[in-house]
This record gives sequence, structure tokens and C-alpha cells, in this order.
Amino acid sequence: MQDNTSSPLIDAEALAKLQAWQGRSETLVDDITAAPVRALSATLDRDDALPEAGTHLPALWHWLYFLPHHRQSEIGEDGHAKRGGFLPPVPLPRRMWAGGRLNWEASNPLQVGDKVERTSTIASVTHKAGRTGELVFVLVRHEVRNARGLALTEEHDIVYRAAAAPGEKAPPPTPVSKDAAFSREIVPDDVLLFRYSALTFNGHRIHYDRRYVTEVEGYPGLIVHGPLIATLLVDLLRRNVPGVQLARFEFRAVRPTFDIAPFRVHGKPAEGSSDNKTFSLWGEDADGWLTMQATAVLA
Ligand SMILES: C/C(=C\C(=O)SCCNC(=O)CCNC(=O)[C@H](O)C(C)(C)COP(=O)(O)OP(=O)(O)OC[C@H]1O[C@@H](n2cnc3c(N)ncnc32)[C@H](O)[C@@H]1OP(=O)(O)O)C(=O)O
Repeated sequence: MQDNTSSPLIDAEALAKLQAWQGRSETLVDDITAAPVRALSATLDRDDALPEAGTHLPALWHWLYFLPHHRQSEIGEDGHAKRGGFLPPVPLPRRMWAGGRLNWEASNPLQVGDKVERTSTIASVTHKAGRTGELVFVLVRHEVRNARGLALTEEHDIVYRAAAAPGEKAPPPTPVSKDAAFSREIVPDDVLLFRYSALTFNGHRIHYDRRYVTEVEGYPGLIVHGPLIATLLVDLLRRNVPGVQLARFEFRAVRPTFDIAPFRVHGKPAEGSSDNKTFSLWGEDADGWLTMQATAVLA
């Protein structure tokens, strides 16, 4: 555990400057094309029919669109865009995707062929003392619309951590529950990670640059993308409950997953879900620790 009693890296004045970003928004437009759908289907080892105009986009596959097309000269040391543009210039160097909450409009599924618009707003910037050290969370709220209106709202939690300290510990582990109704083992080799980074045009070095992730960020291996694990959780549900359409999905990444060993995704009907519409989904690393917990509610 790090010493949380030392003076914080971010004081009240620095936090107030970051909070000046709250309320900022940007709007991007895109087309839901078939090629990325076909490529993700292959990456997830699925046996889908070829996508065509009108094919419904599976839940979370909208992350294949609205990609961050920053110029090369705008890229920072970690491979993401330099901070201080749309996202506030948080001075903690280690960025992670911490979680999210998504709601789909059942009557308006995103489809191949849709022209789409996404409006993103910085909803909050908060400073917390975590068990692993100082944390800054940036909450980004997205609204995705097509020609028929609102299709999806999403809250995305981005977390920033202080630089790695000597002897730093991983987040405290939580054992996974052993009562899964369905499970799948995933081999997170660097080809899988590379393909997902390429599909999402994500330059974040923690997913492909082993020297950077071990020597600069202090992790033991390449880090599996949080959105990829979330996508694998929903994919597990689709494999076991055919025809599912999601109304809501929420997830939290509680411990990083590294490419150095296979991991598992699990699911079961949620306790107390009498209509079988709510499912618990979770990720487990090779040591048996919980890495991601999620809840999916069917439409
Ligand atoms: C793509 C992409 C990047 C990635 O995909 S990175 C890989 C995916 N993400 C991860 O692997 C993150 C794994 N999680 C962690 O490493 C830890 O959970 C984390 C975020 C470092 C926090 O650990 P702590 O033990 O220090 O935190 P505490 O449990 O003590 O909680 C302190 C407060 O923070 C809130 N909180 C904790 N975790 C989360 C979370 N995942 N989402 C939202 N909020 C979280 C917690 O509730 C506490 O808040 P209080 O108000 O109660 O104080 C790319 O960059 O593109």
C-alpha cells in the first residue's frame, strides 16, 4: 500500500483548474460501416453472418466508431492524445478505463448503414484517495444519435493514477464467486491486444509496448483493454443466451488483467432476477482474482 498520508500531488487549486473542464463538450459524426463489424467478429472468434446494411450492432460494438483521429504530432508519451484538449490536463501519468454505464433505446438499435453523431460532455472531475494511492476520475457522458433519434447514452469513467512507486502493490484482490452458469477462457496474446487496439485506433502504449508498460508504468505485462474485457463479457452472454438485446450494462474494472496468462469470463442470472432479465458477469485472472464486475439487463 502506498503512503496516502504524504501531501497530495493535486491540491485544491490544481483540482479547481481541472474542474474548469466540467461542462465542455464535443460532437463527432461517423458512419456505422460493415468492415469493423466483420473484423471484431473475427477477433472474438465468432461465427457471425457477414454484416450488411440493417445488421444490428451488438452491444458495445459502437466502440468501433467515433475513433480518436488525432494527428501524430498531438500524441503524448502514453500514446493517447496529449491532455488539455477535450480531456483535462490531469497531471497523474497513468490512465486507465475504470468502468461505465450504458443504456440503449430498445426501439432504436444502431445498425450498419446508420449515420451517427456522438456528443460527449465532461460531466465531472473528482479527486479520491484510493487504496492504491491518489486517483483522479474524469466522467465523460456520451449521447449517440442516428437519423431516428437517441440510440444510446453512456457514462465512461476514466481514472488517472500517480506514477509507479518502488514496491507498489496491485489493487487489493477479491476472490471470484465460483457459481458461474457459463464461462469461457481467453488467451490474451499480444496479437489479440494488437487487433483490438487497431480496431479502436487506440494508441495507448500499455496495450502493445512491453518496454513502456513494464519500465515506465511499472506493470508486469501488457494490459488487456477494459473495453475488450467488457465486450467479451457481453459476448459470453450472447453465446449462452441467443438473441439477447441489452437495455443496460454497467461494469467496473477493479484489477488490471495482463497478457502473461489466460483469463476467464463468467456469467450467471443475477440473484433475485425472477424474470431472468438481469445477469451478473465477471472477469477472473489466472490467480483467481476478480478483475471486472458487470451487470447486464435485457430489453
Ligand atoms: C482502453 C484504455 C485503457 C484500459 O483499458 S486500462 C485497463 C482496464 N482498466 C483496469 O484494468 C483498471 C483496474 N482497476 C484498478 O486498477 C483499480 O480498481 C483502480 C482504478 C486503480 C482503483 O483502485 P483502488 O484500490 O485505489 O481504489 P479503491 O477501491 O480504494 O476506491 C477509491 C475510490 O475510487 C472509486 N473507484 C475505484 N475503482 C473504480 C472504478 N473502476 N470505477 C469507478 N470508481 C472506482 C471507489 O468507489 C472509491 O470511491 P469513494 O467515493 O468510495 O471514495 C484506454 O485508456 O483507452
